[in-house]
Amino acid sequence: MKYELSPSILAADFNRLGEQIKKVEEAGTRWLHFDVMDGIFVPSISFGMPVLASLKKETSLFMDVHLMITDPGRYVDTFMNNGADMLTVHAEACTHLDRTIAQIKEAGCRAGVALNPATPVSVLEHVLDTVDMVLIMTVNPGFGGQKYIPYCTRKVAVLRNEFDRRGLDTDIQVDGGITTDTLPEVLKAGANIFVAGSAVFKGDITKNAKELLELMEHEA
Ligand SMILES: O=C(CO)[C@@H](O)[C@H](O)COP(=O)(O)O
Ligand SMILES: [Fe+2]
Repeated sequence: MKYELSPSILAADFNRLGEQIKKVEEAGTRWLHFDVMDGIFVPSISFGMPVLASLKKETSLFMDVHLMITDPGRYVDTFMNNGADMLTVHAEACTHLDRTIAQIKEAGCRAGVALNPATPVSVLEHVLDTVDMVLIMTVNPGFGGQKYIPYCTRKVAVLRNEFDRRGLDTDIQVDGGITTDTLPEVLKAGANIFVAGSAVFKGDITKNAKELLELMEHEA
């Protein structure tokens, strides 16, 4: 199983975005998490295609795009053409989840499906074999800097068991409140892709990213 840290730029200083991304890349990360919020599916509004396109020109990091938007199928091709490598949509935001997953894969992107904390893993029963990654939200989506919701660890364990039962080693991503304190527990439960915003970009970015990477490799 491969392990990745995906720093969320939502917590970055946008005045120094390029410089801060360079720091996480030099620290050894390979992924970058890009949170898109539409003010409808979640209360806040973040950033979109032009920002993604301009980052893509400057970095070779794997662009992990988390779409917190209603009816994300409308934007699959646009995000893909602007540099997304992975497109993760919320099950709760898709009227036709099966169709949207197929659309992402046909566009040539890796397909992820996200679940809010209160949504049970069982809603994915019939599509689990078709996705490249499941994102278990460990906070309610919409804002950075929130506290990890402890019951989500159990959801990760249930999902990892189900993948094992099916003979799949599909990626499980966790997002929200991931720190040096919460990462070991959720890694043991079966997560292998860790999104971290505040824990990377607040304070000494190089030191933060290295600490999380070392912990991830040590616990794996
Ligand atoms: O998707 C989201 C929030 O909705 C995240 O990706 C946050 O950006 C994570 O921030 P921290 O909880 O790590 O500060
Ligand atoms: Fe996210």
